[in-house]
Amino acid sequence: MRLTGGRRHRAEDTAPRPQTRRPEEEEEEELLEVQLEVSSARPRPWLPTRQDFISRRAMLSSFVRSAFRTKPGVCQTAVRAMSASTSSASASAAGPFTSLAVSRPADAIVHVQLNRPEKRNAMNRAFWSEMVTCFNQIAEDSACRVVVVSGAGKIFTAGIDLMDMASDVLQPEGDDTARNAWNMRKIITKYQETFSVIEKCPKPVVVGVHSACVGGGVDLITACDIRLCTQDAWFQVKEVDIGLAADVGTLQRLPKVIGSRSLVNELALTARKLYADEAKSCGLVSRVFADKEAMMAAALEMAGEIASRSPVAVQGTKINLIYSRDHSVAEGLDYMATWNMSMLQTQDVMKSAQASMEKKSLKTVPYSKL
Ligand SMILES: CCC/C=C/C=C/C(=O)SCCNC(=O)CCNC(=O)[C@H](O)C(C)(C)COP(=O)(O)OP(=O)(O)OC[C@H]1O[C@@H](n2cnc3c(N)ncnc32)[C@H](O)[C@@H]1OP(=O)(O)O
Repeated sequence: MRLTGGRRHRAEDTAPRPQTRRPEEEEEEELLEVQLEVSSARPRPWLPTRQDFISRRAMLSSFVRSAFRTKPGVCQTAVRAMSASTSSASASAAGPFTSLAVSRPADAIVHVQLNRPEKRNAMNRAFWSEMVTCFNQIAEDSACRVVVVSGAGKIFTAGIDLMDMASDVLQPEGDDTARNAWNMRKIITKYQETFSVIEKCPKPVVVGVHSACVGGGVDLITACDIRLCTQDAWFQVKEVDIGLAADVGTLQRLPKVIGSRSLVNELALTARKLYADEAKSCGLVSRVFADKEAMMAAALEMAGEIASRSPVAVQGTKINLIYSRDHSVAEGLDYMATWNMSMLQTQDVMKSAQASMEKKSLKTVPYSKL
């Protein structure tokens, strides 16, 4: 009984066999043979059927004071630092990353660490552009199949860097209101891209949150595919506390992540902290761990599992899940059919099915880079 690979096999039945065959041809043939054996032993239908505003110090000071209102000492430091930053030029993000530490803890896995622990991984100018560079590189890196994101030091992130960023965000350039607004729009759009790149990256992104995840941190994690946290984690949609409506993803993605619209509204309108247990019960995270070490071990293990699967299957799954989130079921199915009309033709299906039937670990399957 022939369930798969029929067309090519029939052609091989009738065409004269070449004297010398390429290694790929031999491999394909072996796969077909195994499939045929499998197919005749027992039918398996699943087998291969897959930002004027006022540019004055008072305004900026008030902005920072609001953010740090429970920490007067920090507030003074912030105002001083911000006064200095209003006259400084934008830092270039070119060259090695200064806000991120990127490593390869295992084959096919890239670990992106928010790496300004002394500033609680606050998202400074470098961060906003380095993330884009970093994830665009990852998207193009065929040796990377999955990404793990975490924060170095005491907390995951304190959100936007209030000292480094306010001058950029609150002072768009322009000769009049229209031009200011026009440029503000461009700035906001640019910052939105910092997290949208995570979603646009076809490689799945697993994020591990320990301790605090504030403001921009929530924007970041809602663009990730899998969220884990520690028992001491807390999440805060902090933007209303500093006088703005969250504008780089939280208000758009959080309602798609957690089921209760009422809870989303509550969190975004009150800026109350959401602790680990509630984050789990509402679906913001899928798993909670005793500490960061356990969480990171699990994140890497999970990443290893994902990396061992066919990159064609894994990346197609991410892309179609995101498409489906944003479209009707009918549109999603239509997109899926168009997607798989080509992707089902991958040799990975045969390889995976063979490994499955032989009860071999997928880690042993030599999938080609994608
Ligand atoms: C167009 C872009 C749109 C993006 C919008 C994003 C909006 C947001 O992210 S809103 C949220 C802004 N963040 C905050 O309001 C958090 C402020 N920070 C804190 O509340 C505390 O620092 C925190 C609870 C996170 C941690 O407390 P901890 O006691 O552990 O640390 P601190 O002693 O407070 O801070 C240590 C040093 O880090 C600096 N720092 C902390 N947060 C920020 C920050 N958000 N921006 C800049 N710097 C920050 C703090 O000043 C200390 O530095 P130093 O005095 O030099 O030691």
